Amino acid sequence: MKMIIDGKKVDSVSKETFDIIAPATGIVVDNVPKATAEDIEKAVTAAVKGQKEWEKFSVTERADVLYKFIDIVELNKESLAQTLCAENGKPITEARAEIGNIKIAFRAFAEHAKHYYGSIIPPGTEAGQENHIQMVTREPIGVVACIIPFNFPCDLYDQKVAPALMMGNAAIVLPSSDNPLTLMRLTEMLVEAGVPDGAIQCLTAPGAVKDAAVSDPRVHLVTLTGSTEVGIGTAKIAAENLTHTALELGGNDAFIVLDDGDVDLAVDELIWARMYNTGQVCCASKRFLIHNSLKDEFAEKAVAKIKALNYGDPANDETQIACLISEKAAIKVEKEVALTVEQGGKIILGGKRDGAFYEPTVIVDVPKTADVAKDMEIFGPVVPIIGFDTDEEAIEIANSSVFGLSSCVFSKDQKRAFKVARAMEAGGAVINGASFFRSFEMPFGGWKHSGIGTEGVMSTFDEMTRVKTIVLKNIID
Ligand SMILES: NC(=O)c1ccc[n+]([C@@H]2O[C@H](COP(=O)([O-])OP(=O)(O)OC[C@H]3O[C@@H](n4cnc5c(N)ncnc54)[C@H](O)[C@@H]3O)[C@@H](O)[C@H]2O)c1
Ligand SMILES: O=C[C@H](O)CS(=O)(=O)O
Repeated sequence: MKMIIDGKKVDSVSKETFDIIAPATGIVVDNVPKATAEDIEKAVTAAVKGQKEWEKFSVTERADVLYKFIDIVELNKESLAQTLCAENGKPITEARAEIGNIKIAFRAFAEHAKHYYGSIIPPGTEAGQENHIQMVTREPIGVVACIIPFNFPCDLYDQKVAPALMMGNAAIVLPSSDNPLTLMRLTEMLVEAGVPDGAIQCLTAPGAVKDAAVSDPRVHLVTLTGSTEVGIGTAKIAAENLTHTALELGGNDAFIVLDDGDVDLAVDELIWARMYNTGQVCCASKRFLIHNSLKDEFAEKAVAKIKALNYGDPANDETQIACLISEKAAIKVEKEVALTVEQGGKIILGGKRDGAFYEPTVIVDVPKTADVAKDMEIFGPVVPIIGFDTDEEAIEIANSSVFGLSSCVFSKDQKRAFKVARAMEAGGAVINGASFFRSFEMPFGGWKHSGIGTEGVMSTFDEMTRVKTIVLKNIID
């Protein structure tokens, strides 16, 4: 496939390409241009021009273009899902669900934009200001670089591109080099729907080359979802130009079951929490803190439920757990599990790797001092179980992490659960459900090393606009 720069399908100036490999089979799905800093420079130049054109569209005209895009996506939804499944290795049912989300998210941002009003500070609300009206408006921020991770490329495209465009900005999409194909196709569809040249672009640049967009002073916002390490590096570069950043980063969410928690419900939720997308979810529950009186029952029931899942070929309609994004990612998980075992854990299910496939794994007796109990984010289908005795101890373990993305607690006593939820140092806390809860509407974002800012229909427009106050001086006699 080709990149989209200034409305055209193009190669890299270097003419170099790289292969996109299906992780399940090792087969090359396609190849894409290897963008250079010069390509990014061209894209930013086109974005500056395209943004000026696009901001002239009224909000309803922009919404109409996005609705046309949704129609094109719907006509192509099965082939988009097949591309996503192949390049990502996620089960086809999950790929279909992610493509299905595009219309939900794009509609929501389009409709909310129509009701995203400014405000007026009336005359006389402050002594000495009786004759003036102050109009507080929201203006496009300008050029937005959208850096997207591999795990939910379409959901995160929705979270970034729809609000960027609805606010009259130009969006430069920089997908993960592991799986850019679906996003390249979506970008082609936005161009076909009528987004002007330069206002939506997609470049396939290796990680470090993306810094050329971050450091370009003509880029006004970098919205990045990815690892904490990359997020911090990006924030440092952006600081040179005081470029705005919105950072949605890694997590190691605690899943707490108190001594009165419903174990069957918790085990049901664990499947969603830890096995969806083969464990590659930012707000997956990644540390299972189970009261010592329940941990054996929890482990036993978890093993039974996980064993019943269909594990294998992502293209098969029956598959529930498939491979990781690459063999490299699976080797990383293998090493992290080995470290957890070295630190005291015992594997009671799984623990084996085959290429990019890593078996769903349950590890018991993990001490609260182990790396996985604190700051080691395992991005795969691994359930480390850590015991505790009191609510206070569970909270202490949960908060001992540098991360603070989301969290959850199970208890039949709502007041007790609410107290624990409030004590979590995290951007979210779910009561009697997994930490993996992300609607498009809610503001989603992490505390501590899990990020800066929030994303969602309720909050992204604030990040993607600049405030301007227009004063009608002495308009009132
Ligand atoms: N908080 C959230 O909303 C959220 C959502 C999804 C994933 N994540 C996190 O993302 C991570 C997994 O995704 P990943 O492996 O794709 O992350 P990653 O950090 O390796 O890559 C994310 C994106 O950043 C790009 N990148 C890499 N180096 C860069 C650099 N030097 N400058 C600019 N961009 C660069 C990558 O090419 C990719 O597009 C996990 O830590 C996960 O928790 C967070
Ligand atoms: O990986 C974390 C993502 O935020 C999940 S979602 O696709 O946005 O819900």
